[in-house]
Amino acid sequence: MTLLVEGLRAGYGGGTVLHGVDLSVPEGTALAVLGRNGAGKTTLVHAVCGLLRPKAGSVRLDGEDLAGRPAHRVARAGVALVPQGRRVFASLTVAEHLRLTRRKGEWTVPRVLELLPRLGERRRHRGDQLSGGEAQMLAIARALLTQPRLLLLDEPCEGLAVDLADRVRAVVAELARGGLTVLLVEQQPEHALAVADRVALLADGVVAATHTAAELRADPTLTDPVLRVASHA
Ligand SMILES: Nc1ncnc2c1ncn2[C@@H]1O[C@H](COP(=O)(O)OP(=O)(O)OP(=O)(O)O)[C@@H](O)[C@H]1O
Repeated sequence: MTLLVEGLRAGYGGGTVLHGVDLSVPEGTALAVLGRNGAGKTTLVHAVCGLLRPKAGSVRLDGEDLAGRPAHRVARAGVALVPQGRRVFASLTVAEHLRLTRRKGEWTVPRVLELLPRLGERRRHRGDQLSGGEAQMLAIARALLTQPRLLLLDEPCEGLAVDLADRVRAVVAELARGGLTVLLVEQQPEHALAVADRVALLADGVVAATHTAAELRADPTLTDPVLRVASHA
């Protein structure tokens, strides 16, 4: 599924955070959106998946404009969000989470557990007994069981220990290689590069530039105009 966002304006109440975002994620590729704290990254993924109603602009999935549709309609069209902060239910076990989320399709519980074996070992553990990394794996598993064609991930490695963050990024990279379209929000360029084909730099409510992963590897200073202040904070 190809995502094409044009002129997207969104915000809260009278305030506008996104002032006309343009980006595209061709089918089977991964785009990372990089920006400082408060740049509007979460606002962007929420506007794409229908949790926030855009003020203007279009969000096209394979040509169909879903801007302004409620989140459940966007989900039905094949969009899943792995939200920032993971949001697993404290009192439900891993197995219950998986059972509740499951929709018919190519992603089955056994297939998800093959990708994320740690969850299989933790099947009987409740949400509040999981480590941060395990909760993140569970959030990804739940998203996959909705049979997405576009996967949105909001800082999936935030707060994780290095080895777990590496594992989560490896899983996301594997999903992208497997043909899923991925839009990923990140703060660290090196994390984005572990997964993405292209990187969009979000600043002042617009995409200031988009670079291929190869361009960014060759010249890491390309992110400076957008991230420099944050890295010195
Ligand atoms: N529910 C809300 N109501 C009002 N303002 C909000 C709300 N959520 C976010 N904002 C504001 O919108 C701006 C963008 O926030 P957003 O969460 O999209 O940024 P972000 O790039 O995801 O930041 P972070 O990296 O810290 O998660 C910020 O100024 C924030 O304070």
